[in-house]
Amino acid sequence: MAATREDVMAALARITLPNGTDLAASGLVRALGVDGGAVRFVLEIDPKTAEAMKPVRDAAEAAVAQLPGVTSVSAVMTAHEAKAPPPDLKPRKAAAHQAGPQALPGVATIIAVASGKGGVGKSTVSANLAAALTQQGKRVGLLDADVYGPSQPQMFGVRGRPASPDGKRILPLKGHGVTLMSIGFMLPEGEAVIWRGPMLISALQQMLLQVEWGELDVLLVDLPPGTGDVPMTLAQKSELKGAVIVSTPQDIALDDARKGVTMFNKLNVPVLGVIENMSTHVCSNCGHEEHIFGHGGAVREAAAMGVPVLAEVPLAMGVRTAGDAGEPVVLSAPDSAEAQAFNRAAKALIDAGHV
Ligand SMILES: Nc1ncnc2c1ncn2[C@@H]1O[C@H](COP(=O)(O)OP(=O)(O)OP(=O)(O)O)[C@@H](O)[C@H]1O
Repeated sequence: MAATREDVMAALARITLPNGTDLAASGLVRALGVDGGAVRFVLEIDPKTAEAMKPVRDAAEAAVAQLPGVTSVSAVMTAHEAKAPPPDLKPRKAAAHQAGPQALPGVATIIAVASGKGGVGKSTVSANLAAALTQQGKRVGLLDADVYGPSQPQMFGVRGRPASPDGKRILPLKGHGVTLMSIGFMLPEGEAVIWRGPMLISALQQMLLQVEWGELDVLLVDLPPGTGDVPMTLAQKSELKGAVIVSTPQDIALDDARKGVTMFNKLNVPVLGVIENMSTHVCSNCGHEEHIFGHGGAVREAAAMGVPVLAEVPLAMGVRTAGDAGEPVVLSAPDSAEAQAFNRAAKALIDAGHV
């Protein structure tokens, strides 16, 4: 059995720092990644304590190495000043932006997950699609660019601040095997983002370009709803393979989805497919099926637009509770109808050669 993040933190809690606190509680452990038997983390220390911390690092590595299932441990000490800035995501002037689409080193494909309207489940779909693609053997990153309501830290149960060894490069976090970056990791909990226009664009570019994504088969980008600056910038500044549009079957959501498709068409970004979310509701007590938001609308709309329907995801309590609990339903209830729907969407993207 592989060790979990909790096992690693429990082992680190047994290590005592020179000042008497335990390492897990000290807040120095950052960017903890557990990938099968490989464990890596960063100790973010004040350089003045570097010598004193070396034995702590060695003890931490030794303690984690002893956990059952752990095959390798890498603990890296960062050495920036105690007051060194966190990753520099401050808004910059638009003039500083680089022109033209850029490839991300090591990232084979970038796919946006978009919706015309808020609240249709775009973040839930992004999280489950990421988890499903990972389950199907792909190396997946997820950039939560929903600057108005970043929810991926919650959906993956990942907290903390990504480490930045030099104040520029940002080391992403990992959750359920997915490499994760979210504007939510950079903000004090509960704080709203009030950036606008050029600031948003700058934040997005920095998250794309400064994060060390590593080798990925696909980077999914969970966009904010609508057709604002962020989707436009992503389409213009990155080599975007295409967009997946999420909609409920409701007419109003479909109207907005159509606007999203029109925007991507104008930007010459192919729409790879539509996911109809909150499709049929099956009563968990009696099995009765209801179409709370209507039925088949997204399928009709997709046919009219000439794009495939990747999946119809039922409206199911388990989808929400799994998201709230920090483990996408694809992982927490893999046999459920809703998990199967997400798996079908992931497979459709792979079969079509998009990932
Ligand atoms: N298929 C589903 N069944 C049940 N609940 C769902 C389903 N999809 C999403 N939800 C729930 O609906 C709410 C909104 O979902 P989510 O945050 O993913 O939407 P969103 O489109 O990303 O919203 P926004 O971009 O406006 O923040 C969440 O509470 C989520 O758990």
